[in-house]
Amino acid sequence: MGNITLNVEKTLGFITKESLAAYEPKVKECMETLEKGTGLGNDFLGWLHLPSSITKEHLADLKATAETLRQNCEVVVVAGIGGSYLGARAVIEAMSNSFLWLEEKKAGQPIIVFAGHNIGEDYLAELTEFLKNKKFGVINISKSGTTTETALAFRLLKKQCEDQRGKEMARKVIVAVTDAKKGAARVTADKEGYKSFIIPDNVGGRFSVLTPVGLLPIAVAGIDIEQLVAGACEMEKVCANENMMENPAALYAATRNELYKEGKKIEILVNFQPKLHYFMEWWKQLYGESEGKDNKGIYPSSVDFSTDLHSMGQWIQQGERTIFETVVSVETPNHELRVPTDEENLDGLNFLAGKRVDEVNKMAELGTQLAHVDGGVPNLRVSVPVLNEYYLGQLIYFFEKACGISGYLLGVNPFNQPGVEAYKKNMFALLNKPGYEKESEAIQARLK
Ligand SMILES: O=P(O)(O)OC[C@H]1O[C@](O)(CO)[C@@H](O)[C@@H]1O
Repeated sequence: MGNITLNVEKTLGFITKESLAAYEPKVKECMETLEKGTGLGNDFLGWLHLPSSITKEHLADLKATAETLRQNCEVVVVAGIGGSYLGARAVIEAMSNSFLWLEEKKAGQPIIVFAGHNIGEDYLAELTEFLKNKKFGVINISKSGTTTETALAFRLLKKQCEDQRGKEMARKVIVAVTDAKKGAARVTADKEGYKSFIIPDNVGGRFSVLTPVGLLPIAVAGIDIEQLVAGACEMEKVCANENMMENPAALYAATRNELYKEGKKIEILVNFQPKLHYFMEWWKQLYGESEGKDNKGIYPSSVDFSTDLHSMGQWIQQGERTIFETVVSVETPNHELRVPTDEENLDGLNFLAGKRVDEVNKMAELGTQLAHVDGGVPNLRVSVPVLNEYYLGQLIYFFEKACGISGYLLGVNPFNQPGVEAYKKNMFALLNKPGYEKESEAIQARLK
């Protein structure tokens, strides 16, 4: 079985081979800093050797809990936000049939829906309505256990689940994934006697997809978590290579930092498979929270092609030349579908008759790469042999390791996120949260 690969050749008209090669010692130093735990944020390095430390027993425990939820629920609501949400959604959407959720639910295969990642009253009201008379369960995920969005959704879901299914069944179908000791989610789980899983202290939210944060919901969706972890384990080995040119994480980190130095301030992660939409959302949090600080950092954005070629394509081709693209390209689709012949050929598409749809997609991909590079957009390409659990595991670890190296190359602490507290402080002050009296007064004075 091959691995995912990285190709940076189409950046070389914009940066030089020599400037890239010059990163080798710096990258080595960053990798050593990660390994030795001597850099900024070193209390959050639990993700670094996480894949290889996951035991069979742990996976069996997760699978047994997932099975309880699968057997007792038509719907499972996964409540969480940011790193406590995006990884699970990324893998579940990438691995699920795009239309399965529209079908009648079969026993043992619950629909997964998400909550706790917004404060939309309509969203929550519609969810409440949808869950009426349904056998549903909840996975309440929060590392801090105090995130407002998630706590608010969980308060609603807990009550509805208990009202509809009774306290005893609710206890069986509500699971908590949270801190070992602190936070409201832990207190509730212990008091109510919910099955719970621990998020290790030294794994930050955005690096937590391979902890129960991601693995439990993914297992509930019927996706093979063993293969996901196996793929990540393989990448853990590949990305330990000290030779930068043979280490995709190191090469990616170096290339994007050199492009940034040359004025490419925005990275666009691109897919040609709509199922990867949420994978890109996961990646945005990973890089956005890790690098966007100290008035520095590449702005991570994403597009779904060819869909967005008909909207953002214009900007990318001819807008300000401060962007570069990283394409996640899936080599072979999981299905085969050929373009049919049509005798009348009214749409003029008979030149495609007999070809696989993916051949058309691949030519769109190649045509786009050539056009964008011609238009001044450097292009990196991550090739994924097939969209399956194993390669998703590889992709996850590859991007995580690259993020750690890249953050250190940039000179920031890639493992904190102090900036996200600002809105929370204002929101609590505006809502008169106890303990925020002074801030409330100050903010009200500003609004007069
Ligand atoms: O798991 P928690 O503590 O609810 O946090 C969710 C998310 O919120 C943040 O802390 C930002 O507010 C993210 O870093 C994190 O992934």
